[in-house]
Amino acid sequence: MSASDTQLTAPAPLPAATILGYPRIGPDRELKRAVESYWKGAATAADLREATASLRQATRARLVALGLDAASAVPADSTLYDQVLDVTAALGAVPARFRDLCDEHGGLDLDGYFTLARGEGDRPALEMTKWLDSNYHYLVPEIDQDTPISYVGSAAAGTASPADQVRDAVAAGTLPRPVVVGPVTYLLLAKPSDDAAPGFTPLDRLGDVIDAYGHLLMDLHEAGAQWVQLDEPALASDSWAVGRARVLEAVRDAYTWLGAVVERPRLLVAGSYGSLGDALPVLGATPVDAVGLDLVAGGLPHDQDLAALAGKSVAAGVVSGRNIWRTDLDAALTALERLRDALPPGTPVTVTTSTSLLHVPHDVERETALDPQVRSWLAFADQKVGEVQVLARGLAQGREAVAAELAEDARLRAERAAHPGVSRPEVRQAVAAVTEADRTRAPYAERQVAQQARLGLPVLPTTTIGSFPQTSQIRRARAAYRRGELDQAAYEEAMRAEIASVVRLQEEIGLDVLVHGEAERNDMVQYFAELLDGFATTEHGWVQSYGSRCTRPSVLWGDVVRPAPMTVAWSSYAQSLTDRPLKGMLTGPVTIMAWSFVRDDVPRAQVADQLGLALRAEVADLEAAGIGVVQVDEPAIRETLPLRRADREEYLAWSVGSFRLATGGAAPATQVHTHLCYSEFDVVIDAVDHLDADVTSIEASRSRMDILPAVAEHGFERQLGPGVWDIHSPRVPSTQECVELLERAVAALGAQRLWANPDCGLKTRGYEEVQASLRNLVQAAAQVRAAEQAKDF
Ligand SMILES: Nc1nc2c(c(=O)[nH]1)N[C@@H](CNc1ccc(C(=O)N[C@@H](CCC(=O)N[C@@H](CCC(=O)N[C@@H](CCC(=O)O)C(=O)O)C(=O)O)C(=O)O)cc1)CN2
Ligand code: MET
Ligand SMILES: [Zn+2]
Repeated sequence: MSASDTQLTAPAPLPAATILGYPRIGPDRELKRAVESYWKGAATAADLREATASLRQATRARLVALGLDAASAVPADSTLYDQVLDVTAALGAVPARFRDLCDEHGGLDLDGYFTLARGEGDRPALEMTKWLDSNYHYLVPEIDQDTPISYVGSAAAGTASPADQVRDAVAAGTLPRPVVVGPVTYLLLAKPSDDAAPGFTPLDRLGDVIDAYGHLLMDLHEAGAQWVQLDEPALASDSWAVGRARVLEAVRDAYTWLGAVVERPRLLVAGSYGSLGDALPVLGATPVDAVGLDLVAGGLPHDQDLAALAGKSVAAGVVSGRNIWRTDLDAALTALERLRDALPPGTPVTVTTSTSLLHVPHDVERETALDPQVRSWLAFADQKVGEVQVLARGLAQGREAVAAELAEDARLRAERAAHPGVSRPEVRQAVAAVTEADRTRAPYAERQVAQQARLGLPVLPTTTIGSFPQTSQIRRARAAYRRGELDQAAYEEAMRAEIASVVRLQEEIGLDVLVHGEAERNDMVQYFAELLDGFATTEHGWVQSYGSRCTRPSVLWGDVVRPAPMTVAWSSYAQSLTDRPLKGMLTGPVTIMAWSFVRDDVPRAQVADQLGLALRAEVADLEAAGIGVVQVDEPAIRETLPLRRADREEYLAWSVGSFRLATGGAAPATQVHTHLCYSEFDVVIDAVDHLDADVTSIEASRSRMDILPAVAEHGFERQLGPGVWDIHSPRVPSTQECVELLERAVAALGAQRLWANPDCGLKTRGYEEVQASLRNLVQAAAQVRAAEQAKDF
């Protein structure tokens, strides 16, 4: 099929089954390998273009082979780094510090594009923040009154624009449906640049953005696209600073205008990550052609809102894009039937996913090491592509047409419920026996005295957040161990050698509280999942976290039991090498849940407390082994905060409660730390206060300590380690920079309860930067400490 053929025929309706998006990383992390070799200089731009074009081709072929309609059911949603950055590039909305990288039309070439993503020299990258309530990170647009905004599209050379993706695909025989972040979400996810006028909000630029999207639609039309999907997940949140009324007005304006573009593909506006709520009737009154509903995270909309969708199609997201459980086919069909009954008669319903499948791995069939029974309960992206088609058939032809699939699903569901690991009476009883006292430590004042007597730390103590560089040597050793080429004793010896060198380095640099460096951990969550009962881990289940970085989320399918201590041998080995306090390092219950695929058959509060109890036992074992400082990381506590305010209180109650359960057994003289990052700390400050940790380290260097006055105002009274080194960038901060940040922190909070530390762990950094930066950090702390002590005399 060529582009001109498709323009001659009438536009086809939205196919009966589709997905909102597909993993972009490739089944064997082809994208990661291609971009990382380009960054290293081992591949040329042409190599990269060829590798990504062939990945896109393979993806389309796979989706067609799995049964999706070659006309408009296959999404074109590939990106070299991030879909929000792609819009920034397509609009030429480049922050001032990068503008010299643009050509005369505002287009970025390949290197310019990556420079926005990764920074360069003294040019910091765009900020990374969590996408909705997920562990995917997008690059935050920076917009002000003067930001250039116009459609540069394909002029953004080298970074296959949506229209280029369509052209490539059409030439190869598929007509995909381009997927682009919608204009309202784009601006809601943006932040005002440093040059923004007082009172400016990115949404003030909606007119320009709509105009640019109008040109984007025309370009897509010209490329032959019959449908385009504009994603508007931001509408699921009611917490944007501009207020809901302004958001709804933006939706009305954007889609009234875009609907009026004459030469455009049909428009599918997809809500996801929750319900559209009152944005649904607003969209219903615009000339868009189809609306996507997330029926997994959101419920069925009100009848009167559905009645207002006359003349449109509806894409019903009944297959979760967020988890890996098989869809309950019976329940999904019921939801689809009720939806169809509530819609104006004859409204076409397309069966789809609740979000893009970017959050789930490719194919569960490849997980041959997984317990076959557990595997049979799971659906990764490719299996979900099958599910939307089964459901579409069931909806169109009636349940009899899919009777075999319904019966098989019911059988597997019953088998899962009956599995002995799914419900372990001793675990349920232990959770039921938890009391408020278990979640409560001695008063902070008493703890503080006991800890100071034990640890004898100076003012402004220095520490790190836990991990040291995960060198390729460490990863190679682990890969060899996994393949059986290195035996357990040799692997453990290699890790101990690494730990010894990390301890020596910290002593030499002069840090006050040391860490063992986490060399033995493949990931801060997967490591624990591999040691706890109730989890399964995958071999190939990679999911993009940001850019080229991936994780393999574990599957939490059963009741959680800790068969044996998980970290004690490593931590006590490290402690045996030094007289300085060594910090034990655990990942907290909320973060273990957030970064795993969590069972959907019991309330999350139950799972959190099971994890809390397992970690509580680990804390006790660390204490018994003589470890006096224990850090329990909760970087995800902000990320999974519900998007709707009304749901937050309940979430915070169980999440904070599970952390307190994990740490509540610690003796007064044991110093409990916690760590948060990517966090917009101010939003959760009250909850963090309730965690009742003795010391909290947070990310603060990029925002130059801006949040500390809010911390002071809140009355947060325990110790705080605001990061003074942005570890997301390879830049080495100078001593002077660290001094300035520490002085700002001292001015806001006083020196007595401050720590000096980096923003986050050092696993993605190299040793050269780490050594230089830590020396500067320790030196800066010494200077500020001396200045404070001089004041006292
Ligand atoms: N789960 C999770 N979410 C998180 C974070 C986190 O640490 N964990 N941190 C924040 C930022 N996100 C991040 C996510 C991933 C990585 C990261 O570094 N990922 C690594 C993989 C880490 C890993 O699983 N490593 C394994 C497997 C490594 C690997 O790829 N091995 C090679 C072979 C090894 C070699 O020869 O080099 C292979 O299997 O092919 C190990 O060390 O054992 C990567 O993409 O490269 C960093 C930050 C927020 N969310
Ligand atoms: N202890 C962990 C580390 O240093 C905390 C990371 S938070 C994403 O890597
Ligand atoms: Zn962190």
